[in-house]
Amino acid sequence: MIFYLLSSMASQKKNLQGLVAATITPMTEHGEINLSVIGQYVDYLVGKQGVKNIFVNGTTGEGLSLSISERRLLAEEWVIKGRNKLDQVVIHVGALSLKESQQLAQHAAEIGADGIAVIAPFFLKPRDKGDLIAFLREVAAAAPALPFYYYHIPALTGVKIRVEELLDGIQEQIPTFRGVKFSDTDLLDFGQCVDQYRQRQFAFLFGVDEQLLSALVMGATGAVGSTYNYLGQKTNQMLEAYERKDLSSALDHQFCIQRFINFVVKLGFGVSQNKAIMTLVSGIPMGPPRLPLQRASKEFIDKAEAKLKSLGFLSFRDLKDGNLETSS
Ligand SMILES: CC(=O)N[C@H](C=O)[C@@H](O)[C@H](O)[C@H](O)CO
Ligand SMILES: CC(=O)C(=O)O
Repeated sequence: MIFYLLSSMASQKKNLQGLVAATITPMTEHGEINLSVIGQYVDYLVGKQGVKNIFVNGTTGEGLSLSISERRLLAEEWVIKGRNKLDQVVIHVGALSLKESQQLAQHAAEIGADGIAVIAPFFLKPRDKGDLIAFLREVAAAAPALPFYYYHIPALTGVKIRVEELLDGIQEQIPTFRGVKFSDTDLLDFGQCVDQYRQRQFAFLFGVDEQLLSALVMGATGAVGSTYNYLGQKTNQMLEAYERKDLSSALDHQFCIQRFINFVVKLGFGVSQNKAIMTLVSGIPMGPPRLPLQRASKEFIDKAEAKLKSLGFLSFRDLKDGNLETSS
């Protein structure tokens, strides 16, 4: 009985859908988290990018490089500043320690987040589906009223258990399970998740921004990604074109996004570079990344800026604040 009550509570809010920006964690020049720009950041996402959902403390947010107390402070600030502005705030609570993950899950519930997500523990790893489900179940149980999402990112965790296999029977083990954030290029696995489990109304959130159109064709119900911080508007145009079945425009938008991502990938693209690009495009200072990551180079920033301009992602007006970061 309690089970049904709790899982129906978890489904009150409408499904997570559309674009979800994986938030960057702003830092000061001294490498401390910088909560002071989060209000501005929310307004920027909603007003300039048309993005109304966020995924906090994930890969892009350097979540695993932060202390537990920093993660709590950030989660709280995002929830507070997002109130009445954002549709949903999902907090990534994955950690190597089950205890820490549970504490973060409970905290997310206390502050009124809309959902939690968890990656597979990646140092001492689950050997198989059973191990992974057992871990995820214990985390989810610490926040029994919150929608729970599994965050699949095998290239970073090294845990390659197929999601299609994981979803088989998952709601019996994890009653709050609501979907998956799928950050991998295996469209066979992704497609089979949709094919076999869509009647359960799960959220199938794709996480490879440069390939989103292919995932939409496979049935993605939304997308979580780093580039929606600054290419959200363009990606929304692609979603709208797809929605009205104008595949040729949707493809033009996807190719335009690919031209940018392909360009930066060739220069070396990661969390640091993403931080620098967001500073450039939004004018909000994201600051440096935390070690072991190093700041993006001046050369990278200059080249990315020229490319953004040539593709029309950066207008003269956007540059007026010019918070350009340089390498030290
Ligand atoms: C590894 C990684 O950070 N993946 C992000 C989300 O999962 C994506 O948003 C990528 O940053 C993006 O697709 C560019 O490759
Ligand atoms: C991209 C993404 O979802 C993350 O940064 O966690």
